[in-house]
Amino acid sequence: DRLLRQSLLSPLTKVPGPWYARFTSLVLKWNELTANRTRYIHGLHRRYGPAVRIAPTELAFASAAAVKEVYCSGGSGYDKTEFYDLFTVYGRRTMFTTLNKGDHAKRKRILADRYANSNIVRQPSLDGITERAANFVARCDESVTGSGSLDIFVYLHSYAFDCVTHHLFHPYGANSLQSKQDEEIMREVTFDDSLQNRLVQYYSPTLHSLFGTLLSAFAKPRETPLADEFVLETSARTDTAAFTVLNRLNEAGPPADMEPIDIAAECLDHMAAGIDTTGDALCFLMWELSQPRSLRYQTRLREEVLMMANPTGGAGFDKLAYLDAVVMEGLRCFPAIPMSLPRYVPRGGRDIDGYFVPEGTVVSCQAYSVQRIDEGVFPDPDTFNPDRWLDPKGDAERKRLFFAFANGGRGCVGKHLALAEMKMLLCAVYSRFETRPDESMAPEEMEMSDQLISSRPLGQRCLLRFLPVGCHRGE
Ligand code: HEM
Repeated sequence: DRLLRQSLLSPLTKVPGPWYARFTSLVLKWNELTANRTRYIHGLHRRYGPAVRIAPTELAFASAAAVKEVYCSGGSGYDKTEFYDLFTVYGRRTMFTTLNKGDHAKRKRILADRYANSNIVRQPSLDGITERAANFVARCDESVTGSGSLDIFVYLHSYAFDCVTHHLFHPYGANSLQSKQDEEIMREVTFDDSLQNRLVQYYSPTLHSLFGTLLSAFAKPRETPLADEFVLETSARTDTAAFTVLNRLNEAGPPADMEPIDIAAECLDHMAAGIDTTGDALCFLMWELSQPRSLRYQTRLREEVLMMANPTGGAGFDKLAYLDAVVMEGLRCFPAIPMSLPRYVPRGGRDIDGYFVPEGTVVSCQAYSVQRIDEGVFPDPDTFNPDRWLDPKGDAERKRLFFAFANGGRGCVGKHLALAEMKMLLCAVYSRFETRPDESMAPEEMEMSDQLISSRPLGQRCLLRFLPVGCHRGE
């Protein structure tokens, strides 16, 4: 009876969607288990428009109005759902996993300044990124004289790992581009295969606690002992550089109710948030730039970078318009977190994009759809074309629909760090090399495979060839 009432009388019946979504969430769950949620929901948006009912009590939106309401109203938007419990670390909640506004604001007040752009593009912080980009280029050089290709999927994750731990822990950051031991930690986090197990844990905790051991025989639990140990040990340091996140957490210390295990949890969370995201975003982007169809963009990028007297020194990258366009278009087409960011509609219900939605309904937007559903703003939306970002006309509309870092008070705190890492690496690579895909790569290997919230290349490898360019200034 309750089900029938919910299906037929709920105000949600006004929202378009497939007939079965009124009665069951099974189709949605099946797509999640098979790592296909993002594309499934995108297909529904294409068919039914920017507001879709995807399950009896769940809606997906893909418009600027919905982004503003769900993620920005009242500063940080609606509260997060228990989906985020899946990300708790050492049994603690962090800035990312706090569900309500108050707890979140307390943590954010402590941390925000270390991620401000002014802290990122300052010398001691930036020098670390420059050095790590040079370490990546050394790997590219080796591939030229060695096997002929480089697996950038692996080494971009190394780069992101080294950069984020530099920002968290300098001088105790990881050096996985040069040390095999540190590379093992990165591999453990990057090649994690716990999707199905963690979804069962979320949807059916009882089943999971009864059959957890059995389940792990075919669907692995998430286990990252090397990363856990690295962070537990390193976050106990009290002498990290002034620009680091750990320095700020130590300053905040007990008065902010942060015990050592909370500090470790916060650090582990930022480390995890900074590896796959930046690594995969760069990987998808460099793969695309290497395709014959995109070589003209690669050439234009190189020309701009080589105009700088010193492409990899200081914060010069911050002023390059074409580099910015390339990165924005990369994050638009291949957002590292393309998936729904679920929130609860607050007490009393809300109007979202023209629909009244009762309290307690789960609502979300996914970057993949927000950034391509409106063809008036993004014509030919499935085509990678950095030039679209250079047209002053439509700039405000494009930015309103840019959702790769989410939006509002709970948007990505590491955004400026991620952008600096991406831009520095692209300057370092494309001032020296032309890149091409390795012939052994099949295009399917670079298809998007959804994980819990982020998405990675299906084949978990990306081989590129690096061809040195002759006229490198400053050499
Ligand atoms: C291209 C790279 C990156 C992308 C696309 C990205 C994207 C995002 C998105 C979409 C969110 C919102 C998630 C949600 O609401 O569920 C988020 C949150 C967050 N990101 Fe990133 N991120 C990137 C890099 C980084 C880096 C390098 C860090 C480094 C510390 C970081 C740390 C965080 C943290 C701590 C949060 C939680 C913020 C909060 O709840 O207040 N991210 N990121």
